Amino acid sequence: MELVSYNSATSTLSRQNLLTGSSSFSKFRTNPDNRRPLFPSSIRKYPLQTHFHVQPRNFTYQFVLLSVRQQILVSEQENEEEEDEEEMSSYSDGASSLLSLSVKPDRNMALLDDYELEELDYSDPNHRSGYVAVLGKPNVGKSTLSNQMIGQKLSIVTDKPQTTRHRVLGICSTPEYQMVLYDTPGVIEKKMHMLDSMMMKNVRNAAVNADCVLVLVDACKVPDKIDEILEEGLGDFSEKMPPILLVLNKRDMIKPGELAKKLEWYEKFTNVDEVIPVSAKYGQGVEDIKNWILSKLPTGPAYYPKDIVSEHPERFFVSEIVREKIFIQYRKEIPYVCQVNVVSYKTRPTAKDFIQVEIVVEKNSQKIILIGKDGKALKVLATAARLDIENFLQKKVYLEVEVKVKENWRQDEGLLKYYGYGGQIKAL
Ligand SMILES: Nc1nc2c(ncn2[C@@H]2O[C@H](COP(=O)(O)OP(=O)(O)OP(=O)(O)O)[C@@H](O)[C@H]2O)c(=O)[nH]1
Repeated sequence: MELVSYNSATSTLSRQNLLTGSSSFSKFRTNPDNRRPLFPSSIRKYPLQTHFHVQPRNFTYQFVLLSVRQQILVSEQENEEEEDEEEMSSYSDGASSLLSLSVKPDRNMALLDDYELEELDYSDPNHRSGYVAVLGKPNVGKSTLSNQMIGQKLSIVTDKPQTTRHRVLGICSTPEYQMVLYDTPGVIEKKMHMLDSMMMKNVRNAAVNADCVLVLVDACKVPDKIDEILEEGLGDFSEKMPPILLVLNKRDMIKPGELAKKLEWYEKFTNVDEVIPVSAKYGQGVEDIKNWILSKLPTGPAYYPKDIVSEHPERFFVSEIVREKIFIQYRKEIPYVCQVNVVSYKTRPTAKDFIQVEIVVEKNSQKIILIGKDGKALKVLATAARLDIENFLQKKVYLEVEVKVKENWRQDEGLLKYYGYGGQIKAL
């Protein structure tokens, strides 16, 4: 296996040029009152269990505790997956815990102390909370809408279809409610690779857990039935169907008369609870969506502390930032054959954080394109990614990018699970 490295820290390319056309990820934790650090280093420094004991009153503990509970729940509910995990562990470095994305945290968390009760708003009987699945075909604007609702960028957005691969869980909280959003990969009918099938399985898991479902359609396209999206997301409809809102997105792109006709069509020919036209890009109609969701969510305490906006670890966002830059910089099939893994993430008290990323492609010819003549293309990519990662983490980092060839990784079930497509990601 060939290996090419590039150290972006020494790059001299100009910041101005590299930022063109890219939008920045922001912090995954809000900090409205500056009470707590945005990125507690302890999240990265300690394994889950150590954390559990060492900092019982720390807010980070709260966040990690939920993850631990979630893991316990997973091990109880997904016994049948244990064999698969064993198989997967042959790929694992054994150092990281896995966090499941397919199980909701338990609402009846029995062991909460007073601090937790207060933090999760257990006291307010009118508080609402729940899970919302965002479904739709590729490129209809699911990630744009999720980012708008959360108020910051968590999912990557590009003009190319099928950019979202993992379910990205975003959390939107106010004192009165908490909406936990699953931004899902676009529903595709033609599954070319095992990667596609595994992504679709994750779409189903998201919808099965949801208290209500948003189905997005593109207002510019000819109206079309949404049965296959629902079937892919909700299975055979035999179970109780959650409330469904049809979101007619990109309303800014069509004339009002045309929009009215499309609204009428969807109201007549789809079996949904309501249709709302929006422009996710410009935030028009987003409040209407929130109000609809709120009317469907059950009363209950928050699932997560109110200043948490995602349960993904930092390394997940680092790999997503690199993937976004690949989508922006390369054409045709290249972005689709790339898998980005953070292989090492070391915080260093007296030096910049060290992050080592590998980009996996399927063929040597793809690697050559990715690297470019004299390594120039990879250099541009790594520098653009580093700038955005630094912006996201709010600190300087030393980023090392490698390109590797793993033939047919998109068909290799063990590898796909190791890369997180089995509904589990590395927790730290
Ligand atoms: N004009 C306009 N463009 C939009 C709107 N919403 C999204 N877009 C654009 O549509 C493209 C796709 O948006 P995404 O949010 O990545 O779509 P997605 O459904 O998450 O895509 P997948 O990852 O393929 O599933 C991007 O170029 C967005 O800027 C909108 O309301 N108006």
